[in-house]
Amino acid sequence: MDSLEACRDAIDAIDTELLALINERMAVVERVGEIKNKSGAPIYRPEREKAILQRLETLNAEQHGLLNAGAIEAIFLEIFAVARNLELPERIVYLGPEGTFTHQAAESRFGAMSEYLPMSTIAGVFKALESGRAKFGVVPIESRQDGAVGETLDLLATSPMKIVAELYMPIHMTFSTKAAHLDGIKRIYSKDKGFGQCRNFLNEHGLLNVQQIPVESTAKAAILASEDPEAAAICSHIAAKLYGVPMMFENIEDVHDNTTRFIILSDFKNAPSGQDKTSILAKLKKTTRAGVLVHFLHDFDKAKINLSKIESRPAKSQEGFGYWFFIDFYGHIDDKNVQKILKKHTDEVTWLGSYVEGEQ
Ligand SMILES: C=C(O[C@@H]1C=C(C(=O)O)C=C[C@H]1O)C(=O)O
Repeated sequence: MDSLEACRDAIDAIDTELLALINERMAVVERVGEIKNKSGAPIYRPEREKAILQRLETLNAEQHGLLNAGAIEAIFLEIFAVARNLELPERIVYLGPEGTFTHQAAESRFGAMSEYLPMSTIAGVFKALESGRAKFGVVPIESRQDGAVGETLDLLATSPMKIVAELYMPIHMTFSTKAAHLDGIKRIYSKDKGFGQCRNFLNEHGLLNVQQIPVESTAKAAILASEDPEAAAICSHIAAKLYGVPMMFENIEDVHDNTTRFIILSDFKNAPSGQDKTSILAKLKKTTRAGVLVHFLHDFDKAKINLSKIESRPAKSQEGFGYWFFIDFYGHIDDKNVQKILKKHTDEVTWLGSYVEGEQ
């Protein structure tokens, strides 16, 4: 195969086979969809998708394939997304508008075929899910640099929606503006976290005294900057491009491995995968009394359950100042040792979801 033409003929022949195989796969998927729809089982099965990817990555390594794990994931995540849409068309609601990092996170999991519905607030995402306007919701829950997204935690505490998946995404910010020079900038728009993540950049460029206007999202910031030549936006690459705001500086975040953790919300319970995390809300009684939290955590220690996170929030419904604890740990709600703890604290613990641990 030395000529370009011969190579292209070979590629065409392979693509013909690939197309037939993918269609064959989709026919099986349609059958899976029928079985699930009959029994009311959930269409999206993140733990099954994870197992497929792991099997293929091992196979690929054994065969010394040219693809790396990231490439296998990119190709197959798109196949899964198309497959799920064949089983049942999916609508995904996310913290918009178009071009937010959350949009990017949603697309990375649900692919190009799904229907997307942007909401301007995190509360709007929860409402759309609760009213059945969408099957899945995507919202940020914490950033490595800036900590928890309080609104998401507070809504999780009161909503019946559950976390069905998590994903980590690196966040890169741009400083985008229609102004020709920094001196011409009178205001900067971003999401509150956006300012927090780029403090050093703002300081180094003498911008700390320029008015900072927090808005609902970095994409909204890009829209506002596109309409105002005296404004700049701290926003994603995608938002700057989408709304036509020239990027003056890129990768302006203080910490270059800044990552945000997103969660996918829906209304079902995942089956255990063997690599799960579980999120709970513990409304411990009398938290100000010595030892209450320690005793609670001691139960996890005794059951050999590792925690991955604990976050306290002021309680919303208690008289006086109380605290709620959002706790993530390794394991699934159906695991015996987890059940034992949860049974002991039934009136204090709300289960928020068990899901395949995301890769960081
Ligand atoms: C086909 C299924 O449904 C979905 C699609 C998958 C696929 O394309 O392989 C895997 C898991 C599910 O998210 C299944 O559950 O097996």
